[in-house]
Amino acid sequence: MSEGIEKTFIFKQLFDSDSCTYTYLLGDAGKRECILIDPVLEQAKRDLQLTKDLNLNLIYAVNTHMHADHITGSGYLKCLSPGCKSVISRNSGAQADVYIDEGDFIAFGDHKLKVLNTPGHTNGCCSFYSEEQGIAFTGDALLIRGCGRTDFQEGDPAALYRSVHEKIFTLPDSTILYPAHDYSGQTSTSVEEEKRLNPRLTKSFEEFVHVMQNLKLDYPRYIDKAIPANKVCGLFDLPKESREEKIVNADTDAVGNLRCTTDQGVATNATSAPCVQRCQATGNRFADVTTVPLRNGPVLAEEILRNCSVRL
Ligand SMILES: N[C@@H](CCC(=O)N[C@@H](CSS)C(=O)NCC(=O)O)C(=O)O
Repeated sequence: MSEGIEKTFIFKQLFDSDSCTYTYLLGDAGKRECILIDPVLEQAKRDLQLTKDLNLNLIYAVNTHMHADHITGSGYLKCLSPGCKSVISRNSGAQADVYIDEGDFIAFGDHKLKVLNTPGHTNGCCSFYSEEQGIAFTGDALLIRGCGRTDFQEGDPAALYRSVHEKIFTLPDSTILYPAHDYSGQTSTSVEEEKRLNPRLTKSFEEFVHVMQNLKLDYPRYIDKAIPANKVCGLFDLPKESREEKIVNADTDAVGNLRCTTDQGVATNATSAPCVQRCQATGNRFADVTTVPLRNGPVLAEEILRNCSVRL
């Protein structure tokens, strides 16, 4: 790795104290691109402001999995920062702009993360590894001296044991691990530490399964609203200001697709999947508009201008 590339790597660890979630901002100072891993809805504005302070363009809001304890910030970030795409594992069953799977790379500028499928807490759990930096983001698969629970959302202790032992513990011992949560104030660990000290993952396979089947934890407080919202990567139940966008202009492009500009300066194409999905999620009549033949474009645009406020 050249010294130049090393120096362009930006890394910030952010925290949401309500859900004890870590969000990670990774960026390339040269190419000015960045990603957020596991953004939280309530912190989306904070996180986006940090990308702006650092003069970075947010290209991806990446989810390690479909969370059950908080709503992802990826939907709101897409509204606040057009151009940002939501990312989640194909195995998660959630909707997103970009689906990832084992061996894929998430690239930002000259940097990249390798996707490792690490199911067990949920089917779609992924970890992300940067060989260049010697770091990995383990989501809820491996926590510091702990691991994700396996008692709901297709949780499977046997799968989790294999994921940790075969995908995470086979990374170099020096790899620094960053989890999606910590409940005791710690910030990172390493492969070497967890192989030696993790009270659950140092057990035999059989003991681990037994421990995980008898944790008897309370369900997360926000599970009932978090899972439905995260199935669409946070594209509903958004904060009020993001739902009050009004169309101020609408026209058609060369092939007849409807384009709308809203009072927040957001250009949306009514034929794009996220827009249709947002509209369908809110039951807005604008949901009916999927394609607009060119000859009908101006008429329909006028009607939309008269009648519609897109409720994102
Ligand atoms: N008290 C929190 C939820 C805590 C919790 O269940 N954390 C999950 C990860 S988020 S689904 C977990 O896997 N914990 C592992 C453990 O051993 O505690 C709330 O109410 O939100």
